Amino acid sequence: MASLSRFIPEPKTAAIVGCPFSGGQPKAGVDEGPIRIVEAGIIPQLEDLGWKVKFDGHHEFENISASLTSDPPIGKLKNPRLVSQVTEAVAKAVGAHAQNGELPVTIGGDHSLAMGTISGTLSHYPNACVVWVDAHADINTVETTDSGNIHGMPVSFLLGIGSKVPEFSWVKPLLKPDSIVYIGLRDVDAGEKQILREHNIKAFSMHEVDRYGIGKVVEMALDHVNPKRDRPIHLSFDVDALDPSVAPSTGTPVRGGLTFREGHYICEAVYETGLLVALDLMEVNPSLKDPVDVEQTVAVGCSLLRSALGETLL
Ligand SMILES: NC(=[NH2+])NCCC[C@H](N)C(=O)O
Ligand SMILES: [Mn+2]
Ligand SMILES: [Mn+2]
Repeated sequence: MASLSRFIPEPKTAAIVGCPFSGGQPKAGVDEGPIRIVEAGIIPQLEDLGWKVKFDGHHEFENISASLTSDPPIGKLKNPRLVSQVTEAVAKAVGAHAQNGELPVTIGGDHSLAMGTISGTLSHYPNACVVWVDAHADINTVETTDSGNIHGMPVSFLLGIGSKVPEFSWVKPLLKPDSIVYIGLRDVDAGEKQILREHNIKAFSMHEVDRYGIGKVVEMALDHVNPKRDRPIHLSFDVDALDPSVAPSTGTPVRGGLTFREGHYICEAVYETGLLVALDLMEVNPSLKDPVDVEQTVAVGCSLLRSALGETLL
């Protein structure tokens, strides 16, 4: 595997960024996701794949929440100051790991965290592209969001579309619409569909996965954001991209999702490019289902991470 990860120097080091955070959405428990995934043994599992793994404990966001005496909505946006400060801290952590030549593996927590992870990646790799695997587009703006849950909005902040919220002024619009590609979409709000069209953002929904098969879809997705296969890749994987029969324990499950193999294939194919520089696994919520479903979801989360970091079938 040594030669495969072009941007990460030897010894290949992965830095686990554990983010027990749920403020981007209303359901308790998603903050337990990273704790369960580490408890399930992700660190020795990655070490078995030949990685040096750094982990100095989960992030503690308590001091941020404690410092906010109140955090009233801004427009419809819920917990805006909390989400902004937490994701800014994550951006700094991810950016520092990238700077150190390490591959940050951010485990959520809700998907608002990607505002931080992708900002961190782009601070060190301005030319990076994003592969966003999700049932949802998470591209609502201040104008289009219905729920006000910021986990449904990080992409619009990264692109700099929609009206600006001063509390989020640290987020630089460093992502270009042609530098992100989606795979797995099937629950996209009307306003989001319009944004995707208007900005010409490439998306492969489950319809395309059915039509072309996952192999072709990943190839087309990479051809779009990375035609010469020379740009660093940030893979942001929302576990709800998988079908709820495969990953039941998540806050916004949507039927008709990726199979176990389709999800893993995406991770394997991205790893094979040798261009992966950052990885997110988001929205594992261990409190939503019975223990068997939770264990299954946590185990799938671990195996997606292993696939993205070089586990092969043979
Ligand atoms: N990261 C997620 N699971 N996002 C779900 C977003 C759902 C919906 N589109 C919203 O904006 O509220
Ligand atoms: Mn989602
Ligand atoms: Mn998401």
